[in-house]
Amino acid sequence: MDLNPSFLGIALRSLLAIDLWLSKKLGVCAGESSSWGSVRPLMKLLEISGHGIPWLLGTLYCLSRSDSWAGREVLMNLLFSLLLDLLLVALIKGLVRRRRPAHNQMDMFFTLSVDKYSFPSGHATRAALVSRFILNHLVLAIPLRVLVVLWAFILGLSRVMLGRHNVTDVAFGFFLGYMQYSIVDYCWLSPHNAPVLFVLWNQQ
Ligand SMILES: CC(C)=CCC/C(C)=C/COP(=O)(O)O
Repeated sequence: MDLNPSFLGIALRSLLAIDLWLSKKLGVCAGESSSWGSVRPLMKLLEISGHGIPWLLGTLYCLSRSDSWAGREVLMNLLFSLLLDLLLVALIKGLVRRRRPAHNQMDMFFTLSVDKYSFPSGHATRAALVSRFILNHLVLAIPLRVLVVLWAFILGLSRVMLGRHNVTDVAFGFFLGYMQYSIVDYCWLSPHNAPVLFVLWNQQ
């Protein structure tokens, strides 16, 4: 037993305790009988809106229908972002191995084996990544831009309300997704730096 815990140790343990307490308090849709159990179906709909499968399939579909080079370039980078996100989240979940909150019901739509772990929230990383991507690459009117940010925020909140995650899983997920966009922006794929990808796609 550590009889002389460092200041950092105490701070981390306190943060963890606050995290668990707050996450339990906010998990108001964790079950049908929870205090906000009646809005659980709505939260599960939100869950699907941030799931990897609809985003991957939607991007592939749009890519197959796109008839402009500019559109194809953006969609190719969105596909790359989504795959990078899945990889990084799976890697961190596998390394950290933090269990989902005890009050979570494991009734999620299509999960991978690492999804039994909760840190970081894959929905939160995707929400931050995709919304930053959309805001930077689609010309949208202000109300739609606000809607995109709101969607990301509510999706993150819904993860805690559903009992899927602790608050820190979602907070770190937002941070990671935000940073992932910076990586994607830095490594932006174009017909100049990745001609093979674009030629291959063009031949399909
Ligand atoms: C199978 C594919 C393509 C994606 C898995 C998406 C998923 C289930 C992520 C887990 O999200 P949370 O960590 O927020 O619970």
